Amino acid sequence: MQDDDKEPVISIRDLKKSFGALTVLNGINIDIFKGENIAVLGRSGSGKSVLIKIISGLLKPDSGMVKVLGQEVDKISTAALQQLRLKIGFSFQSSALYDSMSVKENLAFPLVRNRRNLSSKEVNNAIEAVLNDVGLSQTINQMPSELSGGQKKRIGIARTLILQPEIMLYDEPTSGLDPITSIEINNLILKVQQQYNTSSIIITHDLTCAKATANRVAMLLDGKFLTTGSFEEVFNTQDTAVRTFYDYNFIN
Ligand SMILES: Nc1ncnc2c1ncn2[C@@H]1O[C@H](COP(=O)(O)OP(=O)(O)OP(=O)(O)O)[C@@H](O)[C@H]1O
Repeated sequence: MQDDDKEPVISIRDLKKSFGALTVLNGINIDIFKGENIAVLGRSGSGKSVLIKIISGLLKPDSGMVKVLGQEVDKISTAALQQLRLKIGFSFQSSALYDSMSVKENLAFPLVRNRRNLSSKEVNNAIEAVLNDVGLSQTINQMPSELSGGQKKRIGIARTLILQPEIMLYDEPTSGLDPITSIEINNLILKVQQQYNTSSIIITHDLTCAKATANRVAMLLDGKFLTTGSFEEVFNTQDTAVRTFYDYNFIN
């Protein structure tokens, strides 16, 4: 392993964030390495989305260090942050497709905007390649309204992959999907990790998703990572807070 590979892709130290009197993050520490998938688990409102918004520079931390690909996201210029964001794929809970654009136009949009030097043939080739990767080549001329929930998620992921990101942030990738479609999305997350060699944070309530996709799991409670480790390490614990989350999520 080269020294470069040992440098974390994301490094967070003592990160704190409050909104008025509400303390959401209260000392987050974690290193995420190249090619690693981390699932962040936590109850609703525990700050999971705030965490990935801070990582992608959409929100500023109150204190602490957040380094992404070697740069402190809250300390760099707006231009540098824009460049950095191109290396971060954000898969939104809602898929966030443009309803008035076809699948092809949705996929072309980030490329045409951010890679102005590409010919239309190169854009078309990139669209075909990424659609093939997510297994939806046949939808190229369809409108988002004609797609199922799972297909929308896949196209949303394809739209971030088309810029060849180094980091993927998935916000509740399986929410609202049936179990079979959820398994397909889990498999796609694993495929993306292997094929694109991305480092990913997967925010989820879905323990099956965490178990299937993550190399490590981090449990967010009271603004801190209560525990991190493999899925088995985190859940083979007698810690009441972790067990409550685990039992609740399997019952429901
Ligand atoms: N911009 C904001 N201004 C004020 N409060 C905010 C803001 N963003 C988030 N919060 C608050 O921070 C807390 C954590 O929100 P967050 O969206 O990170 O939760 P979450 O863990 O992602 O929850 P869920 O699983 O329900 O999506 C919530 O109480 C929320 O109301």
